[in-house]
Amino acid sequence: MTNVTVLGAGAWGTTFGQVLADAGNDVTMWAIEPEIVEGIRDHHHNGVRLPSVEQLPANMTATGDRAEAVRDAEIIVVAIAAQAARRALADFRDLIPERAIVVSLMKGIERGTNKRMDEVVREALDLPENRFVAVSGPNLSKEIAAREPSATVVASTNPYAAAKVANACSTSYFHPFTSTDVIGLEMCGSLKNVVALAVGMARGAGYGENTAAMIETRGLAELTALGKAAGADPKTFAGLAGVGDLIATCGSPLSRNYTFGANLGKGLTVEEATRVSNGVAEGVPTTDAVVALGDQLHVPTPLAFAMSHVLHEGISCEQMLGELFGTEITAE
Ligand SMILES: NC(=O)C1=CN([C@@H]2O[C@H](COP(=O)(O)OP(=O)(O)OC[C@H]3O[C@@H](n4cnc5c(N)ncnc54)[C@H](OP(=O)(O)O)[C@@H]3O)[C@@H](O)[C@H]2O)C=CC1
Ligand SMILES: O=C(CO)COP(=O)(O)O
Repeated sequence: MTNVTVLGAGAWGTTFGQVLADAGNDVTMWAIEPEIVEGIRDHHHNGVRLPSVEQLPANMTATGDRAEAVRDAEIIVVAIAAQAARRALADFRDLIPERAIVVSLMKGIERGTNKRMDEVVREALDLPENRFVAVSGPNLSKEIAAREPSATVVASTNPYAAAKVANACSTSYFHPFTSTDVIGLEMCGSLKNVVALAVGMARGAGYGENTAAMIETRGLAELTALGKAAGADPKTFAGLAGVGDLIATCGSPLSRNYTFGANLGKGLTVEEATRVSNGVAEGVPTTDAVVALGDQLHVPTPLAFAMSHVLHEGISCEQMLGELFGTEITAE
């Protein structure tokens, strides 16, 4: 049994907290909103972010106090909206126990710096590489909250840290695999959200399987090229965190990114789609960061580029698809 703290009681943070509790750990959730803290602590329920779970496990509690949240933690899991992570973690910098392992569940690239979440977390907490772990895979929170069978990838350059976290989140319905490719994991999880926006948009506009498959496959090529240039192991892109997560996210209305895109495809503006989104759609701010990262690493990112025109200039789905390939015929 391990003391684990989860920072951020959103849909995935709370679901992962339940996985950790089901695996036998003592879990403390930290959240800012008193309503969420009281709900989890006093009623074992997160009615704001995860209402589908009526009763969270008894070995799961919550606090709004930062120092109390992390004081005894051996593993600290970060599940905060990516663009808010650096600021939120700054308040924990001097509170994290010296030997605690820090795990990121986040899937995004920071706008402005173009940094991955492993970089943001380590910088914000002044954390050595051997205490950082990333978790990413086809993990739609609502399905895992219902304890449907699923798998994920736990990556760290420190195999001991990856094994410790994998053991801590292993249950009969949630199977972790380990990896050493942190960069690959981060790139897959972040970039597939941009692809899901585009697939969702095509679906919302009424297009079928061929169009979805076209965007997914070209999106996979784009995220593989960018990931390789960033230092990822190409094998990661063919695994659960790569093509696996792409399939889950691009194929499900449970995905906030897919749904955001679908709403754009149906004619909603970015503001309207943001208003009705059921949680953070990380692909929206990450799109600009992917374009900037592509420029930085000299890798073409036509899909992210076209999606940035959708988000900033309001171009239609047809125009977005038209921008993907240009007019020149090339080898695949
Ligand atoms: N949902 C899913 O299926 C999966 C999500 N992920 C990733 O996990 C991350 C979190 O997702 P999820 O929990 O679903 O998102 P939600 O939108 O449900 O929750 C976002 C969380 O971020 C917190 N937050 C936002 N801004 C701040 C801030 N300034 N300071 C502190 N906390 C803040 C929110 O707190 P508050 O409630 O107080 O606003 C909330 O806990 C994302 O990067 C997502 O891509 C990964 C795999 C699966
Ligand atoms: O990352 C996810 C599934 O693996 C969740 O996707 P959304 O953030 O789009 O809901």
